[in-house]
Amino acid sequence: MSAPLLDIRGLRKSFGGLDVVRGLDLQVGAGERVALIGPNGAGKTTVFNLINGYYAPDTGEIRLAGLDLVPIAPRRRIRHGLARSFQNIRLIGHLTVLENVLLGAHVHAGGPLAMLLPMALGRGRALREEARARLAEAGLSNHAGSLAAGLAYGLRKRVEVVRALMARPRLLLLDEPCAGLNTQERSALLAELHRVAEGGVTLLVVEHDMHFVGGLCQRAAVLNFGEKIAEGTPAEIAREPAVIEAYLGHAPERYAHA
Ligand SMILES: Nc1ncnc2c1ncn2[C@@H]1O[C@H](COP(=O)(O)OP(=O)(O)OP(=O)(O)O)[C@@H](O)[C@H]1O
Repeated sequence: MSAPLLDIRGLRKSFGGLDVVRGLDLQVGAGERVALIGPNGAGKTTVFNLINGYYAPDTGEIRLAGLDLVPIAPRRRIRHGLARSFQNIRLIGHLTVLENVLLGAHVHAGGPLAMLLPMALGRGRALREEARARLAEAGLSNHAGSLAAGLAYGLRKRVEVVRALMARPRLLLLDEPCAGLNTQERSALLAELHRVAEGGVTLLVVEHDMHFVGGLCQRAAVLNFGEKIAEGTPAEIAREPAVIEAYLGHAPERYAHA
């Protein structure tokens, strides 16, 4: 791999004496689709929270395109190309789909409020056009004028991805994208994420559904008790004894599609 887009070295985090992330090294190349998997409590969400700045590491480095993210405030990291979808960033129900998508662009505009003004100004109009175009590319144009509250859950997830794209991220963190989706909705989301990746966005995904991971990711890193115990293609890690043991024997059939 040439210089990685995301470069995590020696990352550590403990809470009240509990070592939750224990010296993690993880590299993700530009354009890659990588999964971070592991049993419940392995530390996956904590790693995401360290990347997006919700927590500060005890020690270790997190670099995005060579830039040290650690001293950068969480809300500013998006300007450097880091976006996150699916957790704590729900759509606003009483706004339309288009308005919600537009909110994703506030990082490039004059703040969230400016996004919602019926602007005749060039930049506002251009962003609206971009939002419409991104909805069209995602096959969601029909829903642009609908209130987000009325959308089916699977559609909401796809709109959340489109909204994240408005910030023009280089790296998109996806936290359990499949949670709560039925099979059909998962397929639609999988197709959308492939499209997003083809557009040049690098994906790092925490996901329990190994069928989905096998369908999306070229590589997976496995965490257990805060340590990386395996890394490889989804099919490779499915055969790794340490991984099977970490999942207490539940892994093989769930990996079968990988
Ligand atoms: N803010 C916190 N304070 C104390 N302990 C925490 C905090 N955040 C996480 N932990 C602990 O760190 C451990 C790892 O949690 P984390 O949520 O990162 O795991 P996970 O791999 O994402 O699990 P899951 O798959 O269940 O979401 C758990 O034991 C959890 O209780």
